[in-house]
Amino acid sequence: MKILKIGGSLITDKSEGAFEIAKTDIMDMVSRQIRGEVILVHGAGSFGHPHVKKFGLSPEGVSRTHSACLRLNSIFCNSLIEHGLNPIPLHPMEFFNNPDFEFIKELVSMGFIPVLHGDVVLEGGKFRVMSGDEIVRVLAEELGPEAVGFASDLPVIVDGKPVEEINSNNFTEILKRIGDAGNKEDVTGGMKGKLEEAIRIARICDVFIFNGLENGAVEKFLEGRHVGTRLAKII
Ligand SMILES: Nc1ncnc2c1ncn2[C@@H]1O[C@H](COP(=O)(O)OP(=O)(O)OP(=O)(O)O)[C@@H](O)[C@H]1O
Ligand SMILES: C=C(C)CCOP(=O)(O)O
Repeated sequence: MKILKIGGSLITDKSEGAFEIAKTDIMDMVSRQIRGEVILVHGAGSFGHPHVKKFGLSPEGVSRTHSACLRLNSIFCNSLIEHGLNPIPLHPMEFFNNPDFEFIKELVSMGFIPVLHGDVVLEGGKFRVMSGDEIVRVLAEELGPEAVGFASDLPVIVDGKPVEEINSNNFTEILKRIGDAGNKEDVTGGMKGKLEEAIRIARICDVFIFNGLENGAVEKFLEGRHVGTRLAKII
C-alpha cells in the first residue's frame, strides 16, 4: 500500500488573492493515473490557507476553513468517482478526534481509496491547522506503507535545478537553501514544512517529492519508479 499526497498547489490556484479556485482539469488528469492500493491525502490550497490567513482560528475561521476543505474534498472525490474509482472521504476534524487506523486498512483491503485532507483539528481544547503533509506522516507511522509520494507543482529545487536525491549527508544544507511557499498563500510551511515531514517519513520508507503536472508522474510513483526528488529510506 502507498500513501500519496496531492498538493494544494497542484489541484487549486494558490496564488495570492485566489479564494477557492479548483483546477478540475488537473484533478481529472490525476484521477486517470490512480491505481492499486493507495491512501490519498489532499492539501487545502486556496480552500484552506486564505481562510486561515483572513479569519484566523476564531470560531468563524474554523467553520469557514473546515467547510471550504469539505468543498474541495467533495470536488476531488467526484473526479475520482467519475474515473471509476471508489473514494471514501475521511475528514481529519472527526477522524483524529478518535483515530481508527484499522478502519483505514480495512477500507483499502476492500478496494476503497480513503481520501483525507488538510484540515483544522481540535486538540487539548483548541483548534489548530493540521496540514496534509503532517497527516501523511502520521498515517505512514501508523500504517507502514511501501512508499510515500508528495505530488505538488515542483520537485525540490536548489540553485534552479531539481534535486534528485536527499539523504542524511545533504539534508541540513538543502533545508537551509529552500523557501517556504514562495509567493503563495500558505500557513503550513510550504516546501520547507514538507521536507521536514518527509525526512521523518524516510525512517519508514522511500519518499518522493515530485511535480504532478509532469506527464505520467503520479502513475510512475504508483508503479514504484523514481520520480522527482527521492529521500531514500534511512536504514
Ligand atoms: N526550493 C524549493 N523547491 C520547490 N518548491 C519551493 C521551493 N521553495 C519554495 N517552494 C514553493 O513551495 C511550493 C510547494 O509547497 P506547497 O506547500 O504549496 O505544496 P502543496 O503540498 O502542493 O500545497 P498545500 O500545502 O496547499 O497542499 C512550490 O509551489 C513553491 O512555490
Ligand atoms: C490550511 C489548512 C486548513 C490545511 C492545510 O493543509 P495543507 O494544504 O496540506 O498544508
